[in-house]
Amino acid sequence: MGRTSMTGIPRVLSIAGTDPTGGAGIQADLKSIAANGGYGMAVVTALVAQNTHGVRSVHVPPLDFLAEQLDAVSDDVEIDAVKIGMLADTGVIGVVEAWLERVQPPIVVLDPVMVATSGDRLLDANAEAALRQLLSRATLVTPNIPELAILVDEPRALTWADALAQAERLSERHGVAVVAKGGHLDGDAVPDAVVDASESDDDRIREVPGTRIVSTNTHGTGCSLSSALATLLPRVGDTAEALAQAKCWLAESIRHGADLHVGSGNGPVSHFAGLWARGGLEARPTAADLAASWWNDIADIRRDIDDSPFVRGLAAGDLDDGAFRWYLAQDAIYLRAYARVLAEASRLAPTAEEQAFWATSAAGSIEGELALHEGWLGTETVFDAEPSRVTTAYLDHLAASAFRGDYGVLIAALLPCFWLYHDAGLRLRDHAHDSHPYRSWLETYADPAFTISNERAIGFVANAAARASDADRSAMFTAFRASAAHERAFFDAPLTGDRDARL
Ligand SMILES: Nc1ncnc2c1ncn2[C@@H]1O[C@H](COP(=O)(O)OP(=O)(O)OP(=O)(O)O)[C@@H](O)[C@H]1O
Ligand SMILES: Cc1ncc(CO)c(N)n1
Repeated sequence: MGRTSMTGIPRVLSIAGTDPTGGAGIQADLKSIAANGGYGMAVVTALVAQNTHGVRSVHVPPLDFLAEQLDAVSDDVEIDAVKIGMLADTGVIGVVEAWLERVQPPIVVLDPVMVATSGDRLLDANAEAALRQLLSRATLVTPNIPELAILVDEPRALTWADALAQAERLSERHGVAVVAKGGHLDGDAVPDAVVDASESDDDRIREVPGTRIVSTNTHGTGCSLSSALATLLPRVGDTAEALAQAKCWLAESIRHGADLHVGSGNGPVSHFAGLWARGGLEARPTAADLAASWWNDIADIRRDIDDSPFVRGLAAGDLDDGAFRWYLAQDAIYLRAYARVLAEASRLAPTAEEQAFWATSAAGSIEGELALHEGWLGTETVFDAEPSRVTTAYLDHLAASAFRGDYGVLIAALLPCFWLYHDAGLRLRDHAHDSHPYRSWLETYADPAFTISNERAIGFVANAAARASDADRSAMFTAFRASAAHERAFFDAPLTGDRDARL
């Protein structure tokens, strides 16, 4: 067995029979391949009417059609590993053998399926010799104890030592590595082992110990193990290591089989139980999708801001000068505190890039925007005002977001100040003309440098949201929308009773 390993997603083909209840055969194989990180493909050798109690009947499609399925895959797809399960009869074995001969897949795991867990035969008795013939084409063969006995033509092993000795003879005789499986032994131990007669003494038998899980959900464990091995081998390279990983995954899947409540006989294993438990069910929107949906989810606030008398007055140039100056004084108070919160985002930032961005924004909001305000109000009087109730509420929200210590929530709370101003700025710029009274203000927020800052801020927030858990993402959005609502109130305040409201 080659020890090279691939880094991509292994493309694994299962050639096997079906189980309409989904626990064994091709249905189990596809789940095992996916659960172990591979891309699963399937060629059906036989349609089996079976359930968790047993096999009712088997339909073997015409051999030509089997060959067509195999060719359809190999003519198009590069195959990294093949898992072979139920082969039904001599004709089927012949077609698969000829295809293997021609295509030469790099890894072939052969599960010599003869008898189902229920005791029903899945291989024509005349076909046993043909199946032995196929062994030398495999990289790895995975017989259970009864199948091992048939393949070496000896009585069934009663002890693990006997099973290993039979596996060694099988390996020697056919020049193939064998996985001996302890599932059919009595007792608490369920050892498996890679037995390879071509290896030197110490490496001939490499055992992976296991403890029996008390469960009737063992239907399809053989199918699941062999397809997991076919998926892991291209990546892991070492057969015993792949077996250890597959066995660990299978034990977890057997342990959760009963949760599925599938059938009243020997139920299936829960192939994705581990993935589900470790968060595999969470759908992850992209950063771009999140940015678009957050923007959409504050459409009502954006509309209110556009329609507010203050913004309309700014655009038309007929805004009351006193209201504008009052707004600027409040905004100066806001900007100094906002800059401190930006500095806190810099302190919490996980990357140097973000750390620098928020620190630069903190400096910019004092040096750039405040300078604009001083231009209007004069250096002496710019901080003379008392914060209004609306200003205080917004700053309290930002301070609370910072105090939580959660970087994602904090930068989500900071974002509307970039995004809403940039958005309004783009539309207000069109109203700026030489004699417009608020021209310098209108142009500040449509500045190309501000466009870049805004895009970077959106990117950092959206990426943090895409990485976050559902709960953390939802807390981020709540902080974002709250800030957007505070921005709306901030624009409303200069022309309403809030202007005079004090704490
Ligand atoms: N009760 C159990 N607890 C833990 N592991 C088990 C249990 N039963 C089977 N296994 C494991 O499942 C894998 C398949 O083993 P087994 O010998 O049962 O194969 P099989 O008979 O080919 O399976 P199938 O039920 O699909 O015919 C092995 O890795 C084995 O160790
Ligand atoms: C199709 C099919 N393959 C293998 C097994 C062995 O479990 C089964 N029950 N059904």
